[in-house]
Amino acid sequence: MEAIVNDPAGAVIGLDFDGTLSPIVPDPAQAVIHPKAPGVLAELGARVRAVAIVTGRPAATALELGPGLADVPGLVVLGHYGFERWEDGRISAPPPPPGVPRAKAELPLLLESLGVRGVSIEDKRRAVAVHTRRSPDPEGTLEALREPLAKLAGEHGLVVEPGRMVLELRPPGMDKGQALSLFLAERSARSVMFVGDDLGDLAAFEAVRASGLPGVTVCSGSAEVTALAERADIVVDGPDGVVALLEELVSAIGGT
Ligand SMILES: O=P(O)(O)OC[C@H]1O[C@H](O[C@H]2O[C@H](CO)[C@@H](O)[C@H](O)[C@H]2O)[C@H](O)[C@@H](O)[C@@H]1O
Repeated sequence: MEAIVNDPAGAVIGLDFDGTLSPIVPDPAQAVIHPKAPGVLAELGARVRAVAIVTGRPAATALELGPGLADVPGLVVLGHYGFERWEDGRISAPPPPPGVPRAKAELPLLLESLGVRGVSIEDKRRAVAVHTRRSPDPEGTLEALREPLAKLAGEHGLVVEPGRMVLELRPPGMDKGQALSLFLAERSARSVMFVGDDLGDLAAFEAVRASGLPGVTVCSGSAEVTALAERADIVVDGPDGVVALLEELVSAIGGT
């Protein structure tokens, strides 16, 4: 943290979206960014080398659920675990993987055959996510789905990304760690902070360590995921705690 405060012009600040900037809610479509997050990120964006949101969401969805984010100076959104990039109002991405619509088409029958209830499907075009948070037994249902979804993913050239009451079928070849490493190199970062809450953020934590830069990893803590807190330098209390930490950082850096 000291390196960031002493030399903010060289700092890259990476943040996850759901569970970090946006509180977890039962319905993914109803998620909304913490009301103070766009403001504090704008303050930060004006002071550091770059602010990047690295998320499993499509970049456009993160921006829709985060009104005000598009005004954060220099913001880059690396969506779909880094496959997609939003910057200056433009999105760039490789063509959507053909395995995703095929797997999605098979999902309803598979879920019916397994007899699982209260499960919802989120079509993200470049990936398809199966959510169990609103099922009568979210954890049990998640466990019951692990193997069949891994098989389905394999049949269509996809991998399963596990998350908070969600299993996502997505293309292989990119993760938040690779996305962050590439971004750090691109921006010639001299220090780095990454803030996350979920298993998919572990790769970004590893990228912080592997970068060899002065770096700090921050966990947006929850009772649901403990693996991240165990590996973080700092643990804060969910998105409220993340916003408070970012406010402290802005104030420690001082005026622009
Ligand atoms: O990388 P992230 O920004 O953390 O995105 C990961 C997944 O987040 C979303 O699901 C999670 O948040 C939902 C809304 O709070 C919650 O209902 C769900 O249980 C969580 O898993 C999103 O829906 C997924 O597409 C993202 O991949």
